[in-house]
Amino acid sequence: MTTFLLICIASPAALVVLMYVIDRLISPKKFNPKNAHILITGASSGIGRSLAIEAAKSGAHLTLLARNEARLSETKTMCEKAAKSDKLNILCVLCDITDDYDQIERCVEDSVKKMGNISMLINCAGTSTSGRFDSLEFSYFKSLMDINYMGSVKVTRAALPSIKKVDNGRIVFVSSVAGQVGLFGYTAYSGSKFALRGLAECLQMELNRYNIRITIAHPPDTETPGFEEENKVKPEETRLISEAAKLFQPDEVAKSIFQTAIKGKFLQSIGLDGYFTKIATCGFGPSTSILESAQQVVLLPIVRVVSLCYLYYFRRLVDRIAKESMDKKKQ
Ligand SMILES: NC(=O)C1=CN([C@@H]2O[C@H](COP(=O)(O)OP(=O)(O)OC[C@H]3O[C@@H](n4cnc5c(N)ncnc54)[C@H](OP(=O)(O)O)[C@@H]3O)[C@@H](O)[C@H]2O)C=CC1
Ligand SMILES: CCCCCCCCCCCCCCCC(=O)[C@@H](N)CO
Repeated sequence: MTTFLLICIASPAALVVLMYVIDRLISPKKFNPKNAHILITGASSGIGRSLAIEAAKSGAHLTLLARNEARLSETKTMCEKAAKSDKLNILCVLCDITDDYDQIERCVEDSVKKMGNISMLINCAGTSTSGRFDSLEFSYFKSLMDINYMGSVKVTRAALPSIKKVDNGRIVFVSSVAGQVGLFGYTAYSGSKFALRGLAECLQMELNRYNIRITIAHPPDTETPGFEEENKVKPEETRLISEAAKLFQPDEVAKSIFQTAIKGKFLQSIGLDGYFTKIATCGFGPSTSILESAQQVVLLPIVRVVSLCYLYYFRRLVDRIAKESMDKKKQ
């Protein structure tokens, strides 16, 4: 009886230890940020700015790309203060990622000429708007796609020849929780963020042979200037649904994204909700760790039950607001 109990306890534990050891052996080689050249788009504000500071702390040389010159040089000063050495090179590039491809290619080539090959590209520039589908103008759907999706496509295409030349390169796409889960009010935004996930999955399959690892980041609501802007027009339903998850600070989100990219993991998440959402939406994406895949296999059914509870709660919430506004109209 005791032997049986012992086997019952010891064998799963042994399995986990074995998986952990195999994981360590086969997981992607860590990225060494020290003296690497990292290009960050959207570095003039919010999460992109925090990512730049995080990268500067780790000793990387930086290209900071955005449109606003004053805010970009503010980030540059912050990076210089955060860096441990004064030998870091930081280049600010003024570029609108919705411009023609030739223009963007020139910006990226200029950065490579001055700073050397790009070892890590972080596509963080982006924007968001929410609203009911039938009240959003078509121009929003187009502009979110142009900035969030096409912008990342163009910068990545321009940087790829350079990234292919380094060993163990990285490309990061900043999507959103709204790029994993479709929520009330985000028809235009989610379209552009889900699109990044598709791009990332395809691109990883193409770039494996160059030893380039892709990370797709799915941050939740984060307190940034962009978030403040978004809140000005947010429907009540969207606001209440979003409150089901915690509001994060850009620094903690940036740390998590940067560490995930260093490890070469495909999926990034933050917080317990983020972890559940990551498992619930792992789909057909590449596996970067046996341990992580094992968690998906074991937890998927349980997490689906949790997600159904959330969906039920969100549906009740939307119905309640619809009823309240009907009642108001009647009065
Ligand atoms: N904050 C949040 O709650 C969440 C944000 N995200 C995503 O994270 C990313 C950063 O968001 P956040 O920090 O909140 O946003 P901010 O609005 O604070 O910053 C956006 C950055 O993108 C740059 N940018 C915007 N449009 C362009 C353009 N056409 N060309 C070049 N650069 C551009 C801006 O620079 P400039 O204006 O100088 O050009 C700025 O640096 C976005 O992709 C967003 O969708 C994801 C989940 C949650
Ligand atoms: C098992 C499943 C658990 C599910 C939990 C789901 C919680 C939903 C919270 C939604 C948060 C909305 C994020 C959008 C952030 C964003 O991209 C904008 N703020 C951009 O500015």
